[in-house]
Amino acid sequence: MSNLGSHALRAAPPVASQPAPVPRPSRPLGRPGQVSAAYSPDAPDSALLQVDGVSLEYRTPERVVRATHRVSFDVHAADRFVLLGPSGCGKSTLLKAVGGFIAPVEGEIRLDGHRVRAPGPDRIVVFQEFDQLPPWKTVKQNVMFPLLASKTLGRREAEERALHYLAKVGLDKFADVHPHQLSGGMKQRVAIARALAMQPRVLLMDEPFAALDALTRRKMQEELLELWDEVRFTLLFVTHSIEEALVVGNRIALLSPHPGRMRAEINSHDFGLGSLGGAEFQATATRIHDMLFEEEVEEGASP
Ligand SMILES: Nc1ncnc2c1ncn2[C@@H]1O[C@H](COP(=O)(O)OP(=O)(O)OP(=O)(O)O)[C@@H](O)[C@H]1O
Repeated sequence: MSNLGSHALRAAPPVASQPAPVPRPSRPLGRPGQVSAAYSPDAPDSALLQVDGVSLEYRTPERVVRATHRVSFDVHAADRFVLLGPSGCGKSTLLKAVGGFIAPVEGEIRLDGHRVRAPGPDRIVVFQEFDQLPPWKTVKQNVMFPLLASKTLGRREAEERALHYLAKVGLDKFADVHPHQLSGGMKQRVAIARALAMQPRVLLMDEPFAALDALTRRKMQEELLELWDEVRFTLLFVTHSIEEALVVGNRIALLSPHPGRMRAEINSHDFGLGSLGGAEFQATATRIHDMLFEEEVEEGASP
């Protein structure tokens, strides 16, 4: 795994909703095979997850905030699909919508061809916060809990599965300790084991390593990739770090600043931890950065 450098991107300040006819843009980044303008509106319906023209809004008594505007992308089985964009572009909101916690005001989200209408055990979220594990439960009980609460498994099978996934994240020896006895990275490993134990159709991760120190973050990226090699889960991963996106993802959706729109889709199959520091990796990171920077300048320049 790798740690991440931090091409942290900053967005323009939030503005109110501004619906406009923006049909599925995508923008080539250059080199064939490395980075491509990839959004394909005519792609076959074989995708596991389809986000189709999705606009998301928050309504407060004072105003309506449009978080994303007509965003479309497809995620295929075993993809490591990354949502990358500046702060406030709606990445977390998109993840919440895929999770079924927020309904689109426009467009729809489909999982296995069925419209997502509510949360379900087929979509499990791992958050950034370390306090996502109930502190009164042991590590093993934490991992077992969703399996039991959703009646996915009986107690014995749930325990077996919990230990299986704890072993996968290297924490089987910590099964009987409580979360406060663990480091931040270990807590995130428990959260990942708990999510994978549910064997979701899609694992949703919202900046899961952002609160970790740089070395631990790199290590966690590495472990996530190793885990993916073993389990081949489907991942939808949110980050605002370009390097993390290139390392973790095989495909990256680049979102423009608030409200988030699809700016480009980038093929990052060829990059991994070993690419860090390499010329191609750096050039791609720079091009992504420039695209986002350009957008911000354009936005800032407009009245
Ligand atoms: N509960 C809320 N009520 C009103 N507006 C909200 C709410 N949550 C988010 N927003 C707004 O929606 C927009 C998208 O927020 P979101 O958190 O999805 O962005 P993000 O890309 O995940 O940002 P970050 O990288 O900083 O987490 C922002 O303008 C934000 O201010």
